[in-house]
Amino acid sequence: MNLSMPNKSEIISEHRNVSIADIELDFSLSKLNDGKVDRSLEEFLLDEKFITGIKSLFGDNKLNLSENRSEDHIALRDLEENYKFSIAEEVKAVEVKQSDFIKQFHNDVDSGLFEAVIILGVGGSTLGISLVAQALEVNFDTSVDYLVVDNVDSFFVNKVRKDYDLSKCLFVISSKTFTTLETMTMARVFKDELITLKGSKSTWQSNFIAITANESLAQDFGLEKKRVFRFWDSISGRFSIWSAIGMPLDLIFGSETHLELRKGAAKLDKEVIENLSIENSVFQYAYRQYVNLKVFDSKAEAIVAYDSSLSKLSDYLQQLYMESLGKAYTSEGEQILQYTCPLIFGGVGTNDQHSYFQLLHQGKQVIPVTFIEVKNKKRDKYNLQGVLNKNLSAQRKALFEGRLQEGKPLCRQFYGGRPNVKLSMEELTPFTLGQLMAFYEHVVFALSQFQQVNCFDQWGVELGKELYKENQK
Ligand SMILES: O=P(O)(O)OC[C@H]1O[C@H](O)[C@H](O)[C@@H](O)[C@@H]1O
Repeated sequence: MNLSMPNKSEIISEHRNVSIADIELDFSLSKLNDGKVDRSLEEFLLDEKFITGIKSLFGDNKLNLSENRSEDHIALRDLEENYKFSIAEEVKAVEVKQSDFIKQFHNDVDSGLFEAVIILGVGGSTLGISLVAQALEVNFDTSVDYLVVDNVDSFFVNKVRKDYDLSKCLFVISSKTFTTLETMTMARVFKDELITLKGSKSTWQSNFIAITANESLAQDFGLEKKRVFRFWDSISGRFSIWSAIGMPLDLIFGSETHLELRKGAAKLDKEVIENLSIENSVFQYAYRQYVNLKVFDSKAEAIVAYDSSLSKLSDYLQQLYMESLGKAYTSEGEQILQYTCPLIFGGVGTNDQHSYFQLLHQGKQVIPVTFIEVKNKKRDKYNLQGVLNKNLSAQRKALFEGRLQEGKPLCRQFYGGRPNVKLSMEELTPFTLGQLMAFYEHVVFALSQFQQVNCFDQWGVELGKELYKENQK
């Protein structure tokens, strides 16, 4: 039996620890350029096209060529007004309108008029809310209960009926287009439920608001202008948590908590744009994923958080990566022959160690892993995070170093050579969570710029919607 470790020669592991804002990265067990990759990170950074692409995100731009739109999500968290966006004044006006509503809502909660926020939406209009709300709900104060309804399913109707007094629910229709089948079907269902309950067609409105880029359709639905909150066409769904789509966070946690999230993202933005060099950790992380794709042919990447607060992170990242990068053509219309995006999956450690990790350790395919560690000493009376993080370290070592055992059968041989990265944060707070979300947004954008892919359209998803409509005729 040959006990040599097959992939080891390909690995150049750099013992490097880098950081950006409050995020630390340990790349010591990851693979890097072994000479076969088309371009080095240094070469990308010397390329005017790449640098211009990154800079253009921080101001008015025409990044979304296929839809002839700019992409302005950075403007929504530009709290210090560092960049120049033409929508900046409109953003401020919308925030004032939101803030008036939020204050009134909290008064209504205090006086017992409302007990829950029910968010109706799907994809980018709810994945961010689900991630943040789940991440913060245990350790941060909430003023009301919440439920995310993200499918056409009687399960949700029955759940709302079972858990809440319908007349004390605020239904938030979160939909950029206000045409999404799932969202609009459920909005109509709950509107009907309220009309039946209240016995009057006019009173249902006080239980609804809408967040949309299509204000006229929201008014056609029956909502007054003052109950419709705007976001812009130039904000793509998967980057929209920073727009009014994030407003349910103000309703659930209060505006201070939500503001911290935005401040965290803004801090990350600043550090990205002020360091357009090889030392930039976002580019380093993205470049490793680029190398995984181009050289090591990795079809998938796992992102596993060793903190149950982050149990929705992989769902969120799945859309962010795969809807943004799952395209085999450049924004200029040229074909790309290699993979442009790994299949992103993951969940929570240690749970996942008892599930698909077997394949990560001994499967034929090599799947790079990012381990997310939250040190979390403050709120951890029994040092449970310590147990989680020791597991995390053991898994990293097992994947990378493996273990060869003379005289034992093949099933007991672990060849190692499986690359992984550790991303750590001291504490999970709204501020660091905002950083984490912005970190991954910038990683995905950098990957799009390495490959000249339009990060902001999703024509494949649109086709499904068109075919549904054709079948309806
Ligand atoms: O906000 P909506 O218009 O309802 O869209 C919700 C989601 O629907 C689509 O399927 C898109 O692919 C997503 O990017 C979007 O976030």
